[in-house]
Amino acid sequence: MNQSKEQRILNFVLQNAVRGDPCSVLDTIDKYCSQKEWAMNVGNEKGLILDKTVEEANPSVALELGTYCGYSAVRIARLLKAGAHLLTVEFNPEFAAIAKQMIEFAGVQDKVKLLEGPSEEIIPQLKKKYEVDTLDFVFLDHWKDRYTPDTILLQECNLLRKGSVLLADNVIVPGAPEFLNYIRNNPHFQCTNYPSHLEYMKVEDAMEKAVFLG
Ligand SMILES: O=C(NCCCCc1cc2ccncc2s1)c1cc(-c2ccc(F)cc2)cc(O)c1O
Ligand SMILES: [Mg+2]
Repeated sequence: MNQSKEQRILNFVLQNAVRGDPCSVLDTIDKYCSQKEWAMNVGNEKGLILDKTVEEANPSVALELGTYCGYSAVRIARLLKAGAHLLTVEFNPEFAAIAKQMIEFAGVQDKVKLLEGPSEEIIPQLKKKYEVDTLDFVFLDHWKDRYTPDTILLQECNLLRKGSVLLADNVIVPGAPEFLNYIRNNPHFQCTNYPSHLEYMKVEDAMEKAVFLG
């Protein structure tokens, strides 16, 4: 039975990237997805915005919603200090299996915990089951209509603290208009918009940063 696009991306990495070298994995995925098959990785242009936001936050505990092939999990994990870790949530078992192999090949598996399931089930388990106190950084890159309910859920579960940084992908394409309206009109968040482009395309997109004020 023929391979999935995600399997083809992983195979291209296994054959062309340098094992244990996260940057080589990222460059190889970007090469494949810009030249052969488009895929919804955050990509290198928005990836640089992600890098700067992670470096500024310097998180001890980070959460990612929407793992996909593991591109942004590798991107985030490579920047984490000793002892820091990333929890990444994927609900699609095929994607999770690909991401697990991608994360291991990049050599960042000791910093990443991949959780399989829908965000609305996983988020309420983070404190007790996954021993999280509060989250220093959250990357939202899953269903765009889950950005708002999951941001509310994070607050209800007391997972945010003064200074927690949220970064949302795709606020223009596919778009998250309801999230932008919610977060920009919420006095508990300080928002910043970062115009960019859709991964591997000349289409406008943007990322939105929201710092929780407590
Ligand atoms: O849908 C996107 N990303 C979410 C996939 C949904 C995966 C989920 C993960 C998860 C985990 C936990 N709970 C629930 C969920 S649901 C997405 C789509 C495009 C795009 C842009 C232009 C196009 F023409 C076509 C697609 C670009 C992007 O950067 C994306 O991130
Ligand atoms: Mg995205």
